Amino acid sequence: MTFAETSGVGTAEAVPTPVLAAKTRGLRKLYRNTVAVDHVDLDVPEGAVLGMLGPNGSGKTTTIRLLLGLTTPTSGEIELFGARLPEAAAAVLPQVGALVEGPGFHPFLSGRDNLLRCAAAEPLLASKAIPGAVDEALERVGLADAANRRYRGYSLGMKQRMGLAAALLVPRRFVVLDEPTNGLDPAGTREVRAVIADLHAAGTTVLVSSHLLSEVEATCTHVAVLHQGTVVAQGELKDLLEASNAGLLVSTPEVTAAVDALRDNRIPARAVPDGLLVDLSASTAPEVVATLVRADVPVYEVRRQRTGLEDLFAQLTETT
Ligand SMILES: Nc1ncnc2c1ncn2[C@@H]1O[C@H](COP(=O)(O)OP(=O)(O)OP(=O)(O)O)[C@@H](O)[C@H]1O
Repeated sequence: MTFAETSGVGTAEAVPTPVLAAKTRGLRKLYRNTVAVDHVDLDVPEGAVLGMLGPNGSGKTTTIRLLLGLTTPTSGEIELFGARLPEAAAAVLPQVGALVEGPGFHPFLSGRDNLLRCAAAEPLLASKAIPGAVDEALERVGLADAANRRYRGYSLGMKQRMGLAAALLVPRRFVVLDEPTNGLDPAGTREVRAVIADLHAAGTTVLVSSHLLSEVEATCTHVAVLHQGTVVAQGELKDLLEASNAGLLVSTPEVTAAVDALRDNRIPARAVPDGLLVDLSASTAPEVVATLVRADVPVYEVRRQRTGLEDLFAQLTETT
């Protein structure tokens, strides 16, 4: 049933298309002879926390830099909130907060003074609101106590937090974080996760790149997997995990009889420590259960094997 049918509005208004915070089509970036990204069609739905995953050199940072207008595409289209870059850059980029590699902070200024300089360059921040915004951002990333120390003496983790604080100086519609937990200890990592969760709860769209698959699984609603400069899978995390689940675990004391009965019906299965693992690529869970019941095999438990994002990631990126 469509939106139009359920709401009673005319079909002319039809099904609502989801608003995209960011959209790219046919994005390509060449550095001399190196193809950094190619054919990148990325959708970042508004309100999502999208994890961008990919091995080293797969094009994550290049895609992020293109989205932020920090580099120009060789070809292809980029839209932020429906507005085309580079034409709409001045209008939309102030609504986008970013943590990207190598933020340019001044080594001899304190953390607070650096952020005061960043805040002064924010078009959406009134002068009188600057000191409060800086203190709030420092507090949010756990740097309030070190705010008056020189940036030069900060640890890698503290420098990373400074970048995050700069991204959070004003309320943003869209926050883009390139490897935000790089250099952070477990406590810092938890704090970054909490910041992402707060942003998500406030309705902010977040794009976060990470090589920590478990982290993406824990913090993201959506995922895009990059491999050799192109997007090889994207969508809601739960859908991608579902699609990667090809196995059914069956618990039974009669493993041999069960495997034989399934193989007689051309359903591949093999014994595993807790029973048998059935390959679902050519059948469905109800068919498997019905086959076993017809063969008088006692079935104690049936559950889907969860492969986890790590397995999905390996499946998608190990084929070259
Ligand atoms: N400024 C540049 N000049 C030349 N080549 C570049 C430049 N930036 C990126 N590349 C190349 O483009 C490809 C994609 O790099 P990119 O940094 O986007 O990948 P990544 O997925 O972010 O990698 P990592 O996880 O290692 O940061 C790589 O082959 C890289 O060497």
